[in-house]
Amino acid sequence: MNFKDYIREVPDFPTPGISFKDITPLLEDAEAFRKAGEALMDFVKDLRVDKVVGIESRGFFYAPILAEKLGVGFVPARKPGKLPRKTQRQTYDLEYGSDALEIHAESITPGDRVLIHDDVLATGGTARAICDLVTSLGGEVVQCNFLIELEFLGGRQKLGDVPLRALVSY
Ligand SMILES: O=P(O)(O)OC[C@H]1O[C@H](OP(=O)(O)OP(=O)(O)O)[C@H](O)[C@@H]1O
Ligand SMILES: Nc1ncnc2[nH]cnc12
Repeated sequence: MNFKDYIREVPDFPTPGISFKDITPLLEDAEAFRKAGEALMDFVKDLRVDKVVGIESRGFFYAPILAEKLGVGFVPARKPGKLPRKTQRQTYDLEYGSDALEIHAESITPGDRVLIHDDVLATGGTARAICDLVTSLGGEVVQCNFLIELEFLGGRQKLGDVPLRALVSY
């Protein structure tokens, strides 16, 4: 299946000059939705993983599915002020702005082998921030896993040695 057939490119969203990759057609098509999940799972099936961290909000579509299939827990990384207990926070820059993410500090046990999932790797600021959060809590990032990599933005370089897999690239 060519997953790009299910990703709509929307010019000038959310700001002028950005070509937004809209994955909702893929989510809306039952077969494409399932096959993309299976393909993401192929990237991780031979890894030993203790937790899957998914990034709000578009990382929440597949991260819990991967966690369920791997038989491990799902940890949400959320925008600031949403998680009620003690959190660890990291700010970062985006292709269109800046933001911050938090995870519950207790969600990662030192030594945990952590899979990170998000829909898009763009500049890599978000993924770098989550890698730093996980490692600051004693976890080890075993893979950063994406539906889409925007290669021309060079996000991969920001992740250093962390193994990175993406289903489609632009
Ligand atoms: O590699 P980067 O330049 O950091 O960009 C990638 C991030 O940008 C988008 O999230 P956004 O902040 O738009 O939030 P959303 O998932 O809630 O729509 C996307 O879902 C990634 O999380
Ligand atoms: N161009 C883009 N399309 C969709 N999500 C994004 N997140 C950051 N850049 C993006």
